[in-house]
Amino acid sequence: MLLAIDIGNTRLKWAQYTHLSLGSAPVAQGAVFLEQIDTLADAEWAGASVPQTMLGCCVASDAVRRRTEEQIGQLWDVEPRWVVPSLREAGLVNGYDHPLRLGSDRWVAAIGARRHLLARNQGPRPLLVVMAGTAVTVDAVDSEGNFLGGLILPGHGMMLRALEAGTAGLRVPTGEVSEFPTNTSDALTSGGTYAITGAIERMHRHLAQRCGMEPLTLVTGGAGWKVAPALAIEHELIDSLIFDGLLEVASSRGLAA
Ligand SMILES: Nc1ncnc2c1ncn2[C@@H]1O[C@H](COP(=O)(O)OP(=O)(O)O)[C@@H](O)[C@H]1O
Ligand SMILES: CC(C)(COP(=O)(O)O)[C@@H](O)C(=O)NCCC(=O)O
Ligand SMILES: [K+]
Repeated sequence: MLLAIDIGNTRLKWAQYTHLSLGSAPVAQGAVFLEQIDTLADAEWAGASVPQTMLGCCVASDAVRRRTEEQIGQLWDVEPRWVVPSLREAGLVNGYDHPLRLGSDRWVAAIGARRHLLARNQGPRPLLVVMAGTAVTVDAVDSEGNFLGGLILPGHGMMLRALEAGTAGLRVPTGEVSEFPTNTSDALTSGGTYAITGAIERMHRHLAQRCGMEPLTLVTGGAGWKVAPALAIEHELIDSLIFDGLLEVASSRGLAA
């Protein structure tokens, strides 16, 4: 049994697998807000199977990671392993100036995306990997598996909170996305949504120009479903991208499920 964990800046997501192959469904899964991490052993994990292996990625603080390890240690005798981005792993080459400084969630999601691409057997193609979580990341991978670089921008919630905090007149309810917003709520909601989809479409253009081929665009993250409807390029929503990447890393490292 493999326990896979993805700790973002808002929520910890976890899943348990008995097989590492792509498409194998988790036997159990869940998510908690970071404030609730200390309840995992007594609540969500109380009835879970004993994991033989644990592999995760964490972009939250060291304190959050330690508290997670404490919860694991309360229940199981398993060594916590966290993916640290390296120069190359599972067929991907890290083009970041300082490879270690790339967010491990971005690295793992790109590995998961590459795995999806290769599983389709449709030949080489660049990849655009979009993660809409607390922040939004838009990452480019070329047809050979080189991570070329990517964008980081605030997530929708963070944009709205920044606007609310920095102005007197922008404290309004959530609105609708529209092309020509005629009220403050719609103007804010549409502004945030199009800031995100505009950045994605821009990176799509950069990558298509760089590689001479349209990339396969994969969207993931807790807010992916909100971004997708306004995205004007062809794309697919794959909620499990980080877990697919963790399974691929586990498999390429010869870890047991
Ligand atoms: N039920 C939900 N609970 C929490 N966040 C949600 C939910 N539905 C959508 N979201 C959106 O997803 C974002 C968090 O996504 P997530 O992938 O968990 O982020 P992170 O990986 O940064 O922790 C929130 O900022 C919010 O916009
Ligand atoms: C960009 C991020 C904050 C995204 O975090 P998330 O929205 O998934 O919580 C995270 O990947 C991170 O801290 N990255 C390190 C810096 C970098 O990737 O350049
Ligand atoms: K994340």
